[in-house]
Amino acid sequence: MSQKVAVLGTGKIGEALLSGMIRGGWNPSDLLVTARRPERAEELRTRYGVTPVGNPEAAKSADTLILTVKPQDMGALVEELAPHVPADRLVISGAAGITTAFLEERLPAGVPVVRVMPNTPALVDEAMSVISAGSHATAAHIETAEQIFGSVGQTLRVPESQQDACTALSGSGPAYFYYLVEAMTDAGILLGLPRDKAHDLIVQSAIGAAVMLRDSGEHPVKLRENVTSPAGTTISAIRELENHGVRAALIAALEAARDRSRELASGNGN
Ligand SMILES: NC(=O)C1=CN([C@@H]2O[C@H](COP(=O)(O)OP(=O)(O)OC[C@H]3O[C@@H](n4cnc5c(N)ncnc54)[C@H](OP(=O)(O)O)[C@@H]3O)[C@@H](O)[C@H]2O)C=CC1
Ligand SMILES: O=C(O)[C@@H]1CCC=N1
Repeated sequence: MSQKVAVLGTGKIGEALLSGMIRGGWNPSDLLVTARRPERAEELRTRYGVTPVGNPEAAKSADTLILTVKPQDMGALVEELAPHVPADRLVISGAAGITTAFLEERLPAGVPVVRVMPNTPALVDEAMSVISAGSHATAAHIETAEQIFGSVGQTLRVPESQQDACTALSGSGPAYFYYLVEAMTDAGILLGLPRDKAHDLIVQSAIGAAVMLRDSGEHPVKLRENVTSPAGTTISAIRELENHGVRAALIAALEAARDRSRELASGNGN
């Protein structure tokens, strides 16, 4: 018998996951979705051939529930779901900050919970998803989460104590690279290049650098040294990055993201 999976709160990350699961071979007839707005539910049905249902029906019908609402909406969603979740359902949360304990306290006793932090490159099957087991989750539950999130990229098991740090690094990580590309494109314009050419130069440089980071087996320091010629252009730029404290800014930025993830643990966003 095929396993049914429901994505509850199918927004940006839920849709990225759903689309990747279908590309990865999941049958749309085994996938249920929930949405707050009827027009959004209809959009998902038309686009993917999946079945929109209400949250209680998803809890009753699917073997695995993937919760992808905002942390601030998680309390209300779980309150609505809890009376309908049988003890053998696997509940996977993809929300920043929300702990497995938060969900276990609100779901019927013994329901297995797994916490996952994916990222938006799920849309191109290049996600990084970090996975942690709650107190009732078995190896089989973790494998189910790996199978689902493995259909949109790489997965890594981490202790839950590292989830907030991983959220800062890989959950939010793509945004930092987009921010850099945006800033470097502005620099290209300052240097007199048309915006579209500056954009193309930076994007291809980013792709080349990313593939080398992944495939060359070299340390990032070595890769940077290979670009940095004596008395050349790159060291002039690096000196300015150091003068402006870019390394320290990145460390502080990721620390702030980690702290915000911890704050979101309460589920009310305050
Ligand atoms: N965006 C990202 O890069 C990543 C996000 N995440 C996590 O994923 C979660 C969602 O983020 P994101 O996709 O960006 O946010 P979105 O707002 O795009 O998605 C959340 C969706 O949940 C819907 N929703 C809210 N409450 C309910 C409910 N009770 N029943 C059904 N649907 C509901 C919202 O409806 P409506 O449209 O009406 O508001 C919305 O469509 C967050 O917890 C975030 O921490 C994790 C990794 C990366
Ligand atoms: O910004 C956020 O809170 C979410 C979680 C990780 C990426 N986006």
